[in-house]
Amino acid sequence: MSKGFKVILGRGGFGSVYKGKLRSGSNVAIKMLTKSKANGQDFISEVTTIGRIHHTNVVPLIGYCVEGKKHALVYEYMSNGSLDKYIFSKEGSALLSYEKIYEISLRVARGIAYLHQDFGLAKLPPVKDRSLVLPEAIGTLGYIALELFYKNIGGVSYKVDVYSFGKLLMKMASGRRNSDPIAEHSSQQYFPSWIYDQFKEEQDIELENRSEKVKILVKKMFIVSLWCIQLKPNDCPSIEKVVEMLEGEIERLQMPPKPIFCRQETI
Ligand SMILES: Nc1ncnc2c1ncn2[C@@H]1O[C@H](COP(=O)(O)OP(=O)(O)OP(=O)(O)O)[C@@H](O)[C@H]1O
Repeated sequence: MSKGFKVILGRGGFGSVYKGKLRSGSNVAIKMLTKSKANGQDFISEVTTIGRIHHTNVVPLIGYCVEGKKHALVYEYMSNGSLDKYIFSKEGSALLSYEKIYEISLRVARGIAYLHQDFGLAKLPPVKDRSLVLPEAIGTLGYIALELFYKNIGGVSYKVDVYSFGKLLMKMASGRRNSDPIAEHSSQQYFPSWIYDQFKEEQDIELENRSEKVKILVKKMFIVSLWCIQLKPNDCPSIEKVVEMLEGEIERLQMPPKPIFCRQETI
């Protein structure tokens, strides 16, 4: 099925993902789980739950394999690959329009909302992420690995998903690094604070030659992302609220509290 695991599609926090082919001829993505602590039976019951997930914005699980301690998940193959190559400017890559990026962000939020509402599923970070060493805790845009703040991840795992979505949303709104002036600021020490100040001072972010509609979409994505990365659980919205804010009118969006900048040494 995996053709000897020759084609690697990528590596994630839970293991490597390989391209495979079913006897029917359809391509699949096989995620080989490393460090899977679950025994065969627990794994099968978890997979049975995941297998019931059907949502247009969630990659369908087709099946699983258990062989001794080896556990693998088989997903429908997504031929377009990862989102990053469409939103971050790389030489020769075709970038998506801001309208499309906004639409994708909304679909991602709807997918997470479905998982939270209908399945009570929130994503636990892979074990290695929960014991990150400090320098790795601050990403390129200066975000904090929220998991570090919450030892008992179970109680706040929904917020962790919203926080992660906020980071993604901010990257999506600012990701066209080589082509937009706002992107120059993404290398600043704490980009969320900078972008917050732009809006608070009612300065329009520089998006030259963009339509009013696009400017509004980008502003909306930034403000919603600033809500999502609020560290106080009470300030951080539910994912349903995030969907509502993304879909709603910009005039109805309030500014969140200024995101706290946590310097590396103070974590
Ligand atoms: N269904 C799929 N179809 C095509 N490529 C896939 C598929 N699933 C994963 N990949 C590729 O494998 C990479 C790793 O995926 P994986 O889901 O393991 O990790 P992730 O999305 O980076 O996050 P995490 O491990 O935190 O869930 C992806 O970035 C993508 O390039």
